[in-house]
Amino acid sequence: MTQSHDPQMLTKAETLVEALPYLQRYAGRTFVVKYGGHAMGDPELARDFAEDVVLLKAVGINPVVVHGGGPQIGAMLKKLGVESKFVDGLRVTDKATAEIAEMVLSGAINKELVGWIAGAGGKALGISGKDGGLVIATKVERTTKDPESNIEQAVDLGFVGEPTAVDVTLIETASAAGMIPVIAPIAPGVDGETYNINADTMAGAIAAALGAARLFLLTDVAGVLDKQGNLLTDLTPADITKLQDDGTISGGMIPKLETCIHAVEAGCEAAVVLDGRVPHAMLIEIFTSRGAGTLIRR
Ligand SMILES: Nc1ncnc2c1ncn2[C@@H]1O[C@H](COP(=O)(O)OP(=O)(O)O)[C@@H](O)[C@H]1O
Ligand SMILES: CC(=O)N[C@@H](CCC(=O)OP(=O)(O)O)C(=O)O
Repeated sequence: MTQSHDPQMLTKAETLVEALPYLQRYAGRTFVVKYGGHAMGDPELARDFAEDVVLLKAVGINPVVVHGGGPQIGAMLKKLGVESKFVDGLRVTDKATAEIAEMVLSGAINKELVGWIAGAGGKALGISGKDGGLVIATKVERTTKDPESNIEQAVDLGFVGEPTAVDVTLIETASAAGMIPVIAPIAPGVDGETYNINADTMAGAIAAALGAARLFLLTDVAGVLDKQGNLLTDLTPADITKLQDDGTISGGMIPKLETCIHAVEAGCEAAVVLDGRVPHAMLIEIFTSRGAGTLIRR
């Protein structure tokens, strides 16, 4: 008896075969994925994202998720009548704001993501930088130029921190036990206070400490674009400095790419800025020769 030939099945098989060298290359390696607050608003994308992460784990890669939640913190602050101000993309965080940020990030969002991953058949461990001595944060110092006098002045961002010590024992233990760590960007300082950390910065520090094969930053653009709006597929830290100097990159893309530079200079093999609005963008980037987004390496 002959079987009828289904061209769609063949395409699917070819896609799996195309993935083989990547599966072999990345088995046993660690990928850190930063999942931003904007992408979480769409349940379909959240489900796709959870499936991607569970698929990575199923094929022997160790995914570590660091999530944001800026829009959700903003919405909660608004509900409670607390005003929010940003300096260089960082939320000025007083004591009340730090409490709300922790509640939204470590509570609501973290557990929602754990739920999505469970729904996709994975075992997620929801933690923050506070758990297992994962991160110690140091207060971020910033200065701004006074427009009238042109003199640099210190601005107090309150409880905004950056990771200055990372102990990856808990992440590695959980990963080895078959779990997917899901990390909220909140950490204690040596002073025992709670610090609010930009999620990109948190992901970069964790990727560097883990010596991750990749740091994926999922965002709301196709990747880093040139002045004509074309996608730049490969960048080095030197290229990024040029793009910053000639004004090609601005706004939130500046701290994002600074995070990428820091991560690749401190032990992560490469960082990728990727379009989180595209379903399964991560799988396309990892398992096909086409790639997606912008790859940053030394
Ligand atoms: N050259 C550039 N290429 C792509 N995006 C850029 C560029 N310059 C500035 N941006 C801005 O950076 C934004 C991404 O940073 P951000 O809003 O902080 O992302 P997220 O909230 O996902 O962390 C883009 O939406 C875009 O508006
Ligand atoms: C200090 C600081 O700005 N912290 C961020 C933490 C969340 C975050 O970074 O979330 P996204 O990735 O969704 O923007 C904040 O309070 O919004």
